[in-house]
Amino acid sequence: MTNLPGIVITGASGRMGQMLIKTVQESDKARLVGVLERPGHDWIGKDIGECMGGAPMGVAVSDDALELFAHAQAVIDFTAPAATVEFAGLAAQARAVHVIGTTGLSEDDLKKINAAARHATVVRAGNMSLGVNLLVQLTKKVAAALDEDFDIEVIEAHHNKKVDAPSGTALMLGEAAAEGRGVSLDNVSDRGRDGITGARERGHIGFSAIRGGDIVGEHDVLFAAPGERVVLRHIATDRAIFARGALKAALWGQGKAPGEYDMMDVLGL
Ligand SMILES: NC(=O)C1=CN([C@@H]2O[C@H](COP(=O)(O)OP(=O)(O)OC[C@H]3O[C@@H](n4cnc5c(N)ncnc54)[C@H](OP(=O)(O)O)[C@@H]3O)[C@@H](O)[C@H]2O)C=CC1
Ligand SMILES: O=C(O)C1=N[C@H](C(=O)O)C[C@H](O)C1
Repeated sequence: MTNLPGIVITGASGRMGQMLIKTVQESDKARLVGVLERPGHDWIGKDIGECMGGAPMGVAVSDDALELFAHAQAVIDFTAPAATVEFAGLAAQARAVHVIGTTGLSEDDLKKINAAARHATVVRAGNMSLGVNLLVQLTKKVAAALDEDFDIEVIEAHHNKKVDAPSGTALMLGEAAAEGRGVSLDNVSDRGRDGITGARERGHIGFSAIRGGDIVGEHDVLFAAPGERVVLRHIATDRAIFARGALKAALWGQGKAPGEYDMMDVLGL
């Protein structure tokens, strides 16, 4: 039992934080060894199970990231860009596998994470579900098979608390479509259309974001041509799919050489 990899969950009070804690606690392949929240958070020092409204889990919420990471084999981190960049440095120092689900990371954030990955194993993906990672592969294939008569649009919908757009998943799908077409997404991306935009440019890849209610996450990749449309769709109805993927990544990362990996590596897709 004690030989099982010890996992720390950051952002313990968050939507994904709580789902991850439940997933690790219920797993027979890993141990929950720590949960982290910001200094000053109401939950610090209290049992995480009780904070989440259930039975005690015997793990108190801490605000000391380095101390927790030093006693863990993996850190699963679904928080916010500033926190994730900080945790990347600390996880590398502690030589713990860092599984990053946080989205909305800037180019500068990605460079810092990449630097940390010189010393530690990092698995990062904008979506950790099996279904979405399969959809990414399908998108690449369909985009390679269809010519520019097919306009590509990525349409996503999420709950009203989401702070970044387009979603990390939408960007993964856009990248896959661009790769399938043999172009760089930076050169063909259409984001935030508003007002007199002019007609759609041939070959461009458009993004639209819907925000409302408690939508867990929905993504369509639309290929629209004169006379026909192809739609690839993924609908998430339960955050458990992301948590299961993240735990799989944390276990897969044990003993891997330092570097940056993604869910394609983990899932062997
Ligand atoms: N890759 C994937 O498969 C998925 C990725 N996500 C991504 O995960 C992230 C979190 O989503 P979600 O759980 O819905 O968001 P929440 O807002 O519910 O949770 C975020 C958590 O991170 C904590 N946090 C934020 N900033 C800091 C900081 N600087 N230091 C310490 N803790 C911090 C928050 O604490 P506080 O409340 O005190 O700010 C909160 O507990 C988002 O980027 C989202 O897009 C979500 C689902 C799946
Ligand atoms: O914030 C969310 O909720 C989600 N974020 C990820 C994203 O940005 O794609 C993954 C999932 O869609 C849920």
